[in-house]
Amino acid sequence: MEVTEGAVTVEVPEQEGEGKTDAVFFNPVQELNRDLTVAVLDAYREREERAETYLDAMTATGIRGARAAAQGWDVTCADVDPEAVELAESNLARNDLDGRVLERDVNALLWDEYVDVVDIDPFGSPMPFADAAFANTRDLVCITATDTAPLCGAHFDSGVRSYSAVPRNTDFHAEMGLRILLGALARTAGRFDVGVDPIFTHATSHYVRTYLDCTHKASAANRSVQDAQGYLYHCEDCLYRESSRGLVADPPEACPRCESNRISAAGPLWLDAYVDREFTASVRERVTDDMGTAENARELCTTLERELDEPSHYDQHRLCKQWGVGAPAMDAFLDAVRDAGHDASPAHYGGTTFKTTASIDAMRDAASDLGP
Ligand SMILES: C[S@@+](CC[C@H](N)C(=O)[O-])C[C@H]1O[C@@H](n2cnc3c(N)ncnc32)[C@H](O)[C@@H]1O
Repeated sequence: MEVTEGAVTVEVPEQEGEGKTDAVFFNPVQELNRDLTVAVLDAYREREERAETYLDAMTATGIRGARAAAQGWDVTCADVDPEAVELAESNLARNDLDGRVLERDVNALLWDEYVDVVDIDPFGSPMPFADAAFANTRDLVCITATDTAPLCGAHFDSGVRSYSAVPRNTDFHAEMGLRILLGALARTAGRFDVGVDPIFTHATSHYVRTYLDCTHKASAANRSVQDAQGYLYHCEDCLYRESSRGLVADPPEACPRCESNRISAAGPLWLDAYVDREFTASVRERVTDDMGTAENARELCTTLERELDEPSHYDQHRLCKQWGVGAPAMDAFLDAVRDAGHDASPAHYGGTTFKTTASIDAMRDAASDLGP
């Protein structure tokens, strides 16, 4: 079957069902991820003019590499699956695009050659490919993780094993997953004296996607391994949360709000910002009308540009249920929190999620002014 995304039309096999099948993999739901990749690559090249080479390291049908080649990147597509390699070759050719296509394991390939930008888009966790990516990429590492259950603590043992951290299953699970992933990637990069700045990151449906700008300097690595990391503490009874910076956990003995001792600690995880707002605005400007997800992609960028850097988010419906009140309209609720003197913003995880500097009690007071 033929699929058109942006400037390219590619042949993709029929998929037999969800998840991995024998056919070369193609997931139409990842179109938003791919559209944003193209916009990020465009914005990044404007910022870092020296970036020229793009390795689509797990290429499958070759669609991501083809879209990057159509933008003028010097593209290499790689995959371990010979059928994927054949298909990626024919998809580049049918679009009259140049590019190398290699049947290689990404770990072996990256030990052999440096690239400016690498794209790691595996089934599940990206951690088995992270060493090679950070050791051998000059500028930008683009990474997708689809193992959200381990990342957010729902599959605890697997999360601890894969990410060398303690993830906790909280009511801000999407943000937990995103920050556990970023923390683990930054610690991996640090082993190669590489510091990372996440310039664009989003958690969407079943995956987290991040773009890490690399600085090959021990001082930058120290900053992203130590200063940017810490722990999140969460009261399992009243939803109170707080964080501490640094690699040594410092949890409160009991919840300062309700005195429960059911405080869970998660980390080490990334506590700094996970988007660069100026860069995100330039990504939004590079979303083009020929992209199938243009409207959603622009909306996501706008939300990310406005989202507070608080390390956890709330779900308004969950809070209102806890308070035994009906949920007011989200805009009115956030305005009431702001009118009470606090910062508040929607969060990109879903229509009922938001971030704020207000305490739970301050939010409760603000919401009570809106009526029952
Ligand atoms: C999720 S798919 C990639 C989807 C593709 N990037 C897209 O946007 O449609 C993962 C691909 O990684 C390939 N793969 C798995 N392990 C690999 C490895 N070690 N090196 C290179 N490719 C690998 C698989 O054969 C599969 O084609």
